[in-house]
Amino acid sequence: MNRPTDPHSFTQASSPTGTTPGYMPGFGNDFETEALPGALPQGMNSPQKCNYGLYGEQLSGTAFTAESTERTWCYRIRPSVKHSHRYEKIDLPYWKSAPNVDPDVISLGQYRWDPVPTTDRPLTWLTGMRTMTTAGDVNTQVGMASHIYLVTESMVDDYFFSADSELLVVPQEGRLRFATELGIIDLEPKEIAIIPRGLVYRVELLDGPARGFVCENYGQKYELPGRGPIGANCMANRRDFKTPVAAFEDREVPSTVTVKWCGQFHRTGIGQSPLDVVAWHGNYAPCKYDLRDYCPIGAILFDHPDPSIFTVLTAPSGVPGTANIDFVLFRERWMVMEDTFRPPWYHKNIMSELMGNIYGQYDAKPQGFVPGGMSLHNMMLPHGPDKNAFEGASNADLKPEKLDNTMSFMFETRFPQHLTAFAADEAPLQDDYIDCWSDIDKKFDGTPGRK
Ligand SMILES: O=C(O)Cc1cc(O)ccc1O
Ligand SMILES: [Fe+2]
Repeated sequence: MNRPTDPHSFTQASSPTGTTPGYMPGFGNDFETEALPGALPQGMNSPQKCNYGLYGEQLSGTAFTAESTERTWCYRIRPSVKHSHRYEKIDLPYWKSAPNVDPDVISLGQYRWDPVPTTDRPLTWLTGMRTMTTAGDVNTQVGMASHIYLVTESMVDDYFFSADSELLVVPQEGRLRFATELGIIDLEPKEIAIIPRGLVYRVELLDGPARGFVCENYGQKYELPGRGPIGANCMANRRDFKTPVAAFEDREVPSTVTVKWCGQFHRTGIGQSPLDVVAWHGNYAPCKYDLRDYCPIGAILFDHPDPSIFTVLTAPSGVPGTANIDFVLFRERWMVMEDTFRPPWYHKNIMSELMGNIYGQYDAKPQGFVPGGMSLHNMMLPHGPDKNAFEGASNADLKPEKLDNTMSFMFETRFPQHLTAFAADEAPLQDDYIDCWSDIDKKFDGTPGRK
């Protein structure tokens, strides 16, 4: 394993929290941060000459005239265009983009996978990305892909950006460092990160091999869901999101930049590290969030509400309330509902549900859905508690009970998800998954009364 860069080798802005790397609190704020004093122009964006001989450059994450605009002004040692030479197409055969409908693969069904085993093979963030499902169309900026990553090697003098997507990263094992143009994010299990479309970065391992999940969002950016009658607090609170302070390196070494663009990958060589943004201001930036900060709201008398109450982030699709992607978190919480079947109910959903287990046991599937594992309950296909969960919950003594040691999530999309050949043939698919419902017995015998 290559050693991660010492964050002290970057010149970093001071941080309000005094940590290294440093972060600024807030979600979608207008941040400003400078790693050298006076590097950030005040009162304007484009002075005739910038301090320190920096170049001003705007990174636009929304259309110039969007209803709510997001952009960041970067002051950097060289403009990005100096970072792009002629591109050569390269193959990353395991990183697929929608549309990717393989005629030999059936996606209609209920699927569950054991964790994809970690490996000794050298795999970076790019070569270790394994697409499980795709939905929508990357060319029209609609839909998503779900991936698992296996990382055993840091990227060295090798950088990446996705023009196709913003990435939501959900680590499950191992710690990663995202050294980005706008600063450094260190990420570990129980945290998530959002890496915006177009942002250049490299990913380094902080310790042993890393595994986790990624939701690649081709559409509109993630935002916090409206809380409705819940009010101004709970669920994910804005201040708990952390955006890195400016950090740059001035290293002139032969390097490569890989770009994901309309589902294809291209690579170019450059003569320096592109992480040379000395100061920036704006509201288009990467961030991380500790899932332990998520404050769940739930039923406190009876019944089991829709899982939308556990939405951490939502990426709109253009149809109000019908998300391109909802990121939903099932974490530790108290179950107190009276006279209620407490686990998820049996259901069919127009939205497609891709789930992953970060740690512990999920209440609807006490066996078989293990940490690092995934499941897919695709559009309108029935699912719900397995036989054991049903019997347990319908006969339980309904005292207040803490669901402890549990953290699973769902990438829920309005679009059907198509399995990749990797998900169908190479990943450890559980062939017997649907048997978990097969011995659910008939209790109806024509006589009234609860059974
Ligand atoms: O299917 C699942 O396990 C996810 C889920 C959880 C829940 O509490 C309600 C509905 C739902 O789809
Ligand atoms: Fe479901």
